[in-house]
Amino acid sequence: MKRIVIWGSTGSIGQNTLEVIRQHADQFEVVGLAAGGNAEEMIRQVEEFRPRMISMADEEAVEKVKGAVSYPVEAVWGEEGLLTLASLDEADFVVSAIVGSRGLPPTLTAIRAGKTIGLANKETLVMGGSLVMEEAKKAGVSVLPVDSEHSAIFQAMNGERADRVRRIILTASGGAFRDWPRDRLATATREEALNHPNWSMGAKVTIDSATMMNKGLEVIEARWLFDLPYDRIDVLIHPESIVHSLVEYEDGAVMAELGTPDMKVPIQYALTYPDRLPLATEPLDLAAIGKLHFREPDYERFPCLKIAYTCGRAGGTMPTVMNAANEVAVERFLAGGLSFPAIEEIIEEVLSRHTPRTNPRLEDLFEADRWARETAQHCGVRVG
Ligand SMILES: NC(=O)C1=CN([C@@H]2O[C@H](COP(=O)(O)OP(=O)(O)OC[C@H]3O[C@@H](n4cnc5c(N)ncnc54)[C@H](OP(=O)(O)O)[C@@H]3O)[C@@H](O)[C@H]2O)C=CC1
Ligand SMILES: CC(=O)[C@@H](O)[C@H](O)COP(=O)(O)O
Ligand SMILES: [Mn+2]
Repeated sequence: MKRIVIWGSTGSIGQNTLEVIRQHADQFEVVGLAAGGNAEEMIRQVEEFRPRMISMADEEAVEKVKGAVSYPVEAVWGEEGLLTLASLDEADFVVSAIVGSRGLPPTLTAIRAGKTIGLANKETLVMGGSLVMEEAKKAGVSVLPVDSEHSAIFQAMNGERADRVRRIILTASGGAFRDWPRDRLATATREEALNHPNWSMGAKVTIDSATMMNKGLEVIEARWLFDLPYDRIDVLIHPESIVHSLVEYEDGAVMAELGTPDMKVPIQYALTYPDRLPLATEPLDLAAIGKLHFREPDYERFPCLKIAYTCGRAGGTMPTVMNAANEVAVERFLAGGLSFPAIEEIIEEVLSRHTPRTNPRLEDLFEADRWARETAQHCGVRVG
């Protein structure tokens, strides 16, 4: 029996994780759950999965859950609460499915406490990939990918020697605006940007997909998960999201993982690795699909992807600052205060004002993150 903690249990990845666990109640036990403010959903989850401990973003939300459930669940809150849950004695495995750079501190705590990490929260590796992988190596802990592309690469590399990989190719749907001309993007609304062609996901990652910053974050995530240089990490537009990513070996052989878009597959693979279990999913019918399409990304229409490669290659505090500026810009766009192209303008503006640090310590990353957030909040740009 694997004992699981989920951070972000009320969100898209969190709920998919609980569905996987529901299908394999004999294999997995939920011992801890964390969420932000959605007390109603947390109450339902606590009643069904009966974790020993929960954490919510604030005291009010946690009191609401405590007051409504039928047993005395241990309840903590805030950043401290997440850290407590990260080192829960009973837990073997943590699924990190919260959004944004707040995922970094509890991930480091969980690694130091010896928990296996199932990582959906890509911002953790963008902000602190070097330190996270170093800590994981030191603690002898596995950081297993949940992100669909990275899971595909992980599956395609299983059993193969990593030094035989010529390059990896991350596929990208292209997002909501993949066929829009650049000058039309200024008219893009929040609702249009949230209309992902293939995946149903939380708001932040869906907007990241529309700017293609999501693929940029994933390039940096892949650099750390697979320890590959950026010139061996490529991106390919694949509008159907059926081929989830590919690995090209030095003899020219290309391995890929395919399937209908369903996050339960990579989530379950992380939970069961190195084993597999059955899963109720829609089978892939390639004959019915008939054709799959691929093309090069357009770095002029979607500059965020190019920005991410540049920041990734620069290293130091640059990816941290890029990520924080992006988080704030996306929040501002979702709140209705910005045009869609203003997201990339804010990121560029914040990066241009940053004095980068090389070999940053954890405190330097937190300081860079704090500075970038503050700066991005106050960047003056075109209003939507
Ligand atoms: N959705 C997907 O298919 C994919 C997502 N990812 C990545 O996974 C991560 C999660 O994405 P997704 O599930 O879509 O996001 P959602 O927005 O759907 O869910 C976010 C979760 O984080 C919780 N949360 C928010 N604030 C806090 C806080 N302060 N403390 C604890 N929990 C908090 C939310 O709780 P509440 O709702 O209660 O406020 C919610 O449970 C992101 O990094 C994303 O990039 C990667 C690949 C695919
Ligand atoms: C499902 C998943 O892994 C998302 O990160 C997905 O990759 C988003 O789609 P894009 O390919 O449009 O970024
Ligand atoms: Mn992905």
